[in-house]
Amino acid sequence: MQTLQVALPQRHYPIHIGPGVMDDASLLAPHIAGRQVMIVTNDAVAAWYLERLKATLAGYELAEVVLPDGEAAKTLDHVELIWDALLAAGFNRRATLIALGGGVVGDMTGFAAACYQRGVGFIQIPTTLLAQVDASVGGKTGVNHPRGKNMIGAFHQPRAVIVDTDTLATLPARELSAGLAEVIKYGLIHDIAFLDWLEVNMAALRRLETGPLSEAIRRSCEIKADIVVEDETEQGIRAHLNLGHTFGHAIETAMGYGSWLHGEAVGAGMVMAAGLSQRLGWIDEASFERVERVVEAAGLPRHMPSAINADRFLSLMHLDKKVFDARLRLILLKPLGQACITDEVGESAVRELLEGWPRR
Ligand SMILES: NC(=O)c1ccc[n+]([C@@H]2O[C@H](COP(=O)([O-])OP(=O)(O)OC[C@H]3O[C@@H](n4cnc5c(N)ncnc54)[C@H](O)[C@@H]3O)[C@@H](O)[C@H]2O)c1
Ligand SMILES: O=C(O)C(=O)C[C@@H](O)[C@H](O)[C@H](O)COP(=O)(O)O
Ligand SMILES: [Zn+2]
Repeated sequence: MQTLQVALPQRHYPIHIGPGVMDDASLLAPHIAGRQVMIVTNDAVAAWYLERLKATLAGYELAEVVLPDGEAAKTLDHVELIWDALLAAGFNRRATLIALGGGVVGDMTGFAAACYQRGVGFIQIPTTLLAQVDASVGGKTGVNHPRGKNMIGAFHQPRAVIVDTDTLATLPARELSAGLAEVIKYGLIHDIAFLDWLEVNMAALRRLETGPLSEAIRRSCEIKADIVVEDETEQGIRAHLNLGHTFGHAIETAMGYGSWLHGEAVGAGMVMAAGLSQRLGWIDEASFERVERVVEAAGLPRHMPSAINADRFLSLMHLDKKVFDARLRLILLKPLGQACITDEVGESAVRELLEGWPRR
């Protein structure tokens, strides 16, 4: 097992990474305030892991909420179900919520915890690669709105993150690829040596080889933790973690949540951001082609959906939470391996990119 710390100024919490860590009650116990524990999961993950986690938590006053699966279920209605269940169980301010699942379950559980009786503790047990390397760390919680992605939410940090790498054995290959998008993101924005390493190890990662997989998770969590510690509430550098997301969230919203996975939309969005960076002369053609190749090697799309025309795409991009004073603020590469945030890119340049971009 490896342990990292997210050392925020006011409080810090561990990320424990390793096989079987979900079965170790001693890793959970220090982060459970009272006796009341509610496990929040979805029907797909429950079938694999709920009984196992309940066995680890034997002795606590346990309750559970099993939500429907999928991005389309990341709604306020489903968070209300969690609050209903907490009240029905008589859970108080010392209750602890545990998110068992991917980023959808994690984001909703965190938001439910942020609001219940004005804030109770929660623990993340992420079971997708995407949630293990990104969504479970850093305290962004919330739900989608039909008009825009993650529009309702709060910052609420977990008490601990328990990354059981064994859970990836049951993850569908498409979901593994989606998680690799966020892993690639860390190389692109922050660590060119990690990008080099990913290019060499991509096939091994897709084969679920344990050594490379643990290293990819560890390094991703380390980079994310460092950025979150520097800028918890995204006043500055944390926005770099949004590379590809202004494009990606527009795709997810336009296509109806769930038809494109978040990681797929981010994969395509990162290639689009690289394309724009190249047009501005901030990265060269060879660097752009590296981004294309690594995204494709992860099994991710680089095209945009043919169903979205440039007008609709641009209007969805303007819903992005980084937009101020009606100006797009984009995360671009300058150079490869370093991100920058800019509001200097005119709408006409983005439109030109969108109009010329390969569609499918
Ligand atoms: N809070 C953050 O910082 C942050 C960061 C990145 C993404 N997100 C959010 O996370 C969400 C995407 O997360 P995701 O990719 O984990 O999607 P997800 O939560 O929908 O999980 C993907 C699929 O895998 C299934 N699954 C989960 N674990 C499994 C396992 N071990 N074995 C078999 N099946 C399993 C799920 O039931 C689901 O069908 C998006 O809503 C995105 O906005 C949040
Ligand atoms: O943690 C962050 O900060 C991120 O931006 C990580 C992203 O991968 C993640 O998808 C996040 O939920 C996007 O946040 P949003 O504020 O753009 O909705
Ligand atoms: Zn993301």
